[in-house]
Amino acid sequence: MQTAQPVLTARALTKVYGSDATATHALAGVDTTVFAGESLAVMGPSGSGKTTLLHCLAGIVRPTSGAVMWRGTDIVAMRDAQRTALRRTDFGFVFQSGQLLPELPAVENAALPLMLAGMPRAEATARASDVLARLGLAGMDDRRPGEMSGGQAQRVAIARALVGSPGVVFADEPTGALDQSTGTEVMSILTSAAEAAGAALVVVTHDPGVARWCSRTITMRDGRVSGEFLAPDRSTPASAAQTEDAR
Ligand SMILES: Nc1ncnc2c1ncn2[C@@H]1O[C@H](COP(=O)(O)OP(=O)(O)OP(=O)(O)O)[C@@H](O)[C@H]1O
Repeated sequence: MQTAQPVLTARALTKVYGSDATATHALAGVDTTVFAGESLAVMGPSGSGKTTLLHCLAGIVRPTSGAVMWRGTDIVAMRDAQRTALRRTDFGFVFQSGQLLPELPAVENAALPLMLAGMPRAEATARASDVLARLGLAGMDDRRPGEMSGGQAQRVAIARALVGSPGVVFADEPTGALDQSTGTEVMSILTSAAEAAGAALVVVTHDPGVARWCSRTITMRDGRVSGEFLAPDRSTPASAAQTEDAR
């Protein structure tokens, strides 16, 4: 069941790119809440504002108006340096691909957020090594991303997102570069690892098969939230009935 405690709340979010004749209203008034421990999928057609919403919630993009409340503080009103620090300590990120540094071994890629936050290298890599092992990558600390499969590289990215014990992990099309069975495996690991770490998860996806792993789905259309679906059973992917609905 979804925990009722809200951790991240967007209020009346708008985002306009450009101005006048070239203006794009990417977000046209979004109110949404991410609850502690839940996994929330954001679906919708191309251009409906999914990535812009994720970036506004994560403090990567500043909305044109509205507020994003994180544990009682509006991150929109923060200074840039404060927001950057918060992103490092409180949020984790998983993207489609290409997010790992090719010259670094897996353990250093995974340890990066801790080292950027000032943790000594030995301690950071020891912690990262533990997280990699929990994600099924024991013995692969020294492999570089180019020496791993796509699914293994995404697990390193998940380890990096979780290594700092964030409150929320944001994932934008985390399986977009993977084949279907590897994508399923990565979603299984991402949702279970986030839940075990006590982190909420926000996943932007086009794929109903990915959304099925999440406890709740919101749909977007033309910069607004147009619908919401709850997974009937949190412990397993949502039922086939919901899959058919989503299609
Ligand atoms: N940096 C930008 N500058 C100008 N327009 C942008 C920018 N980023 C996004 N847009 C526009 O804002 C709208 C919403 O884009 P967004 O990427 O949030 O949608 P999306 O639902 O994630 O799309 P997709 O599924 O194709 O990734 C689109 O019309 C897009 O062209």
